[in-house]
Amino acid sequence: MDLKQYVTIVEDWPKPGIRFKDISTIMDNGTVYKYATDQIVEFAKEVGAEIIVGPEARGFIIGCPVAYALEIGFAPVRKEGKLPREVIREEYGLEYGKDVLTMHKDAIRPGQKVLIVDDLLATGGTVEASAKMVERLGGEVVGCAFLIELTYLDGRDKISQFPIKTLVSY
Ligand SMILES: O=P(O)(O)OC[C@H]1O[C@H](OP(=O)(O)OP(=O)(O)O)[C@H](O)[C@@H]1O
Ligand SMILES: Nc1ncnc2[nH]cnc12
Repeated sequence: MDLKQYVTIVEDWPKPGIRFKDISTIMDNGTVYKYATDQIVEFAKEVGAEIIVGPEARGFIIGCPVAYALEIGFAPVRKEGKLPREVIREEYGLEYGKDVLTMHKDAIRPGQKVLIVDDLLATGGTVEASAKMVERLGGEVVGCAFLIELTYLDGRDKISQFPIKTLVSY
């Protein structure tokens, strides 16, 4: 299946000059959504993931079905002020702004093998901040998986120490 034909490109959103890659046209088609999820599930098995970590909000959409399929847990990375218990935080930049990400302090067990899953790798700021928090909590990042990679932003340079899986490239 050519997943690229299901990605919708929206010009000048959320800011002028950004070509937004919209995955809602993958998710709203059950066959396509399952096909994309299954490929990340296979990668998660290869790298021996014991828990999935996914950043808000689109990382939940892709990461949760992977965790469900493997009967493993899912730990959310959330924007500041959203998680109710004690958190650790990392500042990060992305293609169209900057922000703060957080994780619960007890989200990951020491030594636990973590696959970070998100819809899209752009500058790599989000996944880099997520990986830093996983490592600060004592987890081992065994890979990072994305539906889409924007290769022209060189995000993979920020996570070159980890195995990387992407399904569609621009
Ligand atoms: O590689 P980066 O430059 O960090 O960009 C990629 C991130 O940007 C988007 O999330 P966004 O922060 O827009 O949040 P959303 O999923 O809540 O829309 C996307 O879902 C990734 O998480
Ligand atoms: N161009 C883009 N399209 C969709 N999500 C993004 N996140 C960061 N850059 C993006």
